[in-house]
Amino acid sequence: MSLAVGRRRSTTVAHHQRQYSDNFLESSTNTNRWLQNSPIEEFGTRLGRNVQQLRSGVNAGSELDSDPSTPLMGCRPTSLKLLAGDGVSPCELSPGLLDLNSLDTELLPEQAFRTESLYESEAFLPTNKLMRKPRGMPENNLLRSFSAERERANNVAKIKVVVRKRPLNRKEATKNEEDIVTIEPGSNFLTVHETKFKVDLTEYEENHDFVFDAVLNENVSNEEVYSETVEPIVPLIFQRTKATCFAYGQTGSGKTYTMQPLPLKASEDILRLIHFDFRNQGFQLFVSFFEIYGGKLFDLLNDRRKLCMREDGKQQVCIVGLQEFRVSSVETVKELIERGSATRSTGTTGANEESSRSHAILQLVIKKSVDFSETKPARPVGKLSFIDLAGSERGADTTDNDKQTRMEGAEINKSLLALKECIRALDNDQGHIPFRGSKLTEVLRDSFVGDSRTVMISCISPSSGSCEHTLNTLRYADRVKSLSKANSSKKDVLSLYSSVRDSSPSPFSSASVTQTVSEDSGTIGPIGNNRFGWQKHAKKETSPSDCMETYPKLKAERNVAAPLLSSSQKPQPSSFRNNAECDAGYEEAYEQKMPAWVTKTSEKASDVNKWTNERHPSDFRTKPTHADDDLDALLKDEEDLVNAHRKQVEDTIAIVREEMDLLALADKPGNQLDTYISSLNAILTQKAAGISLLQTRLASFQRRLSDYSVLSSAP
Ligand SMILES: Nc1ncnc2c1ncn2[C@@H]1O[C@H](COP(=O)(O)OP(=O)(O)OP(=O)(O)O)[C@@H](O)[C@H]1O
Repeated sequence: MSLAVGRRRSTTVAHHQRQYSDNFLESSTNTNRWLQNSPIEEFGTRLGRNVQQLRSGVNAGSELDSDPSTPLMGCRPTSLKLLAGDGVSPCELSPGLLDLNSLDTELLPEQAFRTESLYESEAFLPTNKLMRKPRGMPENNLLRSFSAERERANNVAKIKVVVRKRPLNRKEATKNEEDIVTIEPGSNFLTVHETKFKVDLTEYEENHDFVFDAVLNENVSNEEVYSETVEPIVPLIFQRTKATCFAYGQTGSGKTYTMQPLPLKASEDILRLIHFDFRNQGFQLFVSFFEIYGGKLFDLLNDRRKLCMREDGKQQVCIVGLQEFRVSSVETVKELIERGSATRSTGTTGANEESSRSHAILQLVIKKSVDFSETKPARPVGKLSFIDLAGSERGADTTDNDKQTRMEGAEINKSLLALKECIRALDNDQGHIPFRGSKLTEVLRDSFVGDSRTVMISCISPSSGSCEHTLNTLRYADRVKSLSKANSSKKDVLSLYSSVRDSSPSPFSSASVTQTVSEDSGTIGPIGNNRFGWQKHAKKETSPSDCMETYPKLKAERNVAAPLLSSSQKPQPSSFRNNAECDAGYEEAYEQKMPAWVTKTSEKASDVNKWTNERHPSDFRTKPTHADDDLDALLKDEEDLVNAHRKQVEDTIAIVREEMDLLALADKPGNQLDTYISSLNAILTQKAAGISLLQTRLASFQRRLSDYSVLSSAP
């Protein structure tokens, strides 16, 4: 089969051949974007080297002799050769066909796995007859490698959020659209410079800062994207972890461009681990590829055969009828990915000539044969899913679209909203997570519960014309980020702070409490990468010194003209992200979160520093502990807290508006809107309750202040 395959629209949609990107300034004309323009090409050398390596592995060990289950290009899966001459088709052999009653729907039970688990192998290795020492690898190396894996597993955050900015494309450049996203090289924050107009039509710029686990600019290659995102989690899927990597972003922002190369690179690493590091341990790799289009599932490796999703007794999601292929070479994976991608549903939107109109899910499943024989089906150990989400659209963008495209947009937005709802529910630690809101969330369920890892890559366009979209994407990403392990640990520190603070009998206690936080943050240590290269971003956010440094640096970098703002337009001090984070203890003390994203205007650098200095926890230590100063500081904090929550309510209202805009596209707006609006109303009520609680506390502090004044003035 020719390598030059584009994605094509499903049978239910008019066919479009993807117009490969001559509209990109950097990209060369090509017919196959993801083989030529995409990282696969740049990855080619490495791939070739590894294929060679794997081939030499084949010769070294009989296990890798040609894999008869490997589908040949152009062959229908059903006509594939039988596996190992045992008369069983790959589909039959693979319990991964996800029969409802199949064992495949469960990962190996803890107990069963324990005897062979990588985690436990250190203890079991000398006595476990099943555990063979891999050739060419000294035992102590193996032990070291296992304990390193274990250590790494503990280090890798549960959710990692990475933002990738694409370059301006030709269309945007022709329209003289500006690049409004600045990313300081090597940093993990970005700024969106939004142009706004005052009532008198004077232009001014509003800057929005965001901090993520990693921020990748337009010069970053797909190879680097892989290293930053998926590479660290590959070893974990040998340890019973379910990992998911998904791309989110507006249509045309580069999701497919980013996602397509990742599975191939991951398979390469997985196969390397299977054939070398974990040699002769019975691990096998299986590939499946399906899409969710119009709320239905289709097998992209089996002629778009319709699939059913079911839940088994253990609430594991099973996809009945999904074809899985056992693979043992990177080339086979590549062929499968090409075949699936060519079958995927695409269409044209205003923003992207060949837009993905479906969510595509490619799964790499690691299985382990229980007794090292082919007689019993291998059992799943871990799973790595790649999800290329369809692009989000706003109602306003779809005016030119035909009915079909609008219907698709409605379905896509519905599932993205459901995803948002799940994230929100998880964010609020709600017992019930509405996974059933859409097929997409049902599939993603694994990613959020249990021993899982999730990497979200938010793709953004840099152009001024996409500013609103970009901000929405970044806000969405920020919400997901708040679920991360690192953030939870921050929460723990802060709740400790909260309890100490609340139980403090005297206003003076603020000084010592502040110190507690400061010490805590001190123990967190400097920003850096863990052994997997994952940035410990939350530590950055809670580090007061970072807060002091970051903003002026950013400001100096950007050097934007100071806009003229009226005092009413000036931001609340607490709306500065880093500074708010510095003082997050106060906000978090009440378990009311600050809006995850914050807005600031360029003119306020001096105020920021002033604000930072005023609120820096260490100030409470260094300043003389004058009681009135402390009380004033406390009162100010309380006032700021109230303001912060007011801002949060305003932000929530903004989200409601945005989501209503999305919902306006939905198929049956009536039902959904009612439910959704009531859930949003509940959120608003909750926020309002938070504000009133804070106002009560403020009043109480004021009373204490006046009591204290009376006492101190008494003779
Ligand atoms: N980082 C990048 N560098 C160069 N070109 C890019 C980059 N990201 C995206 N592109 C180009 O932008 C165009 C749109 O990208 P892509 O199809 O990946 O967007 P998408 O987000 O998947 O859109 P949709 O959601 O509509 O499917 C393609 O022509 C692609 O080659």
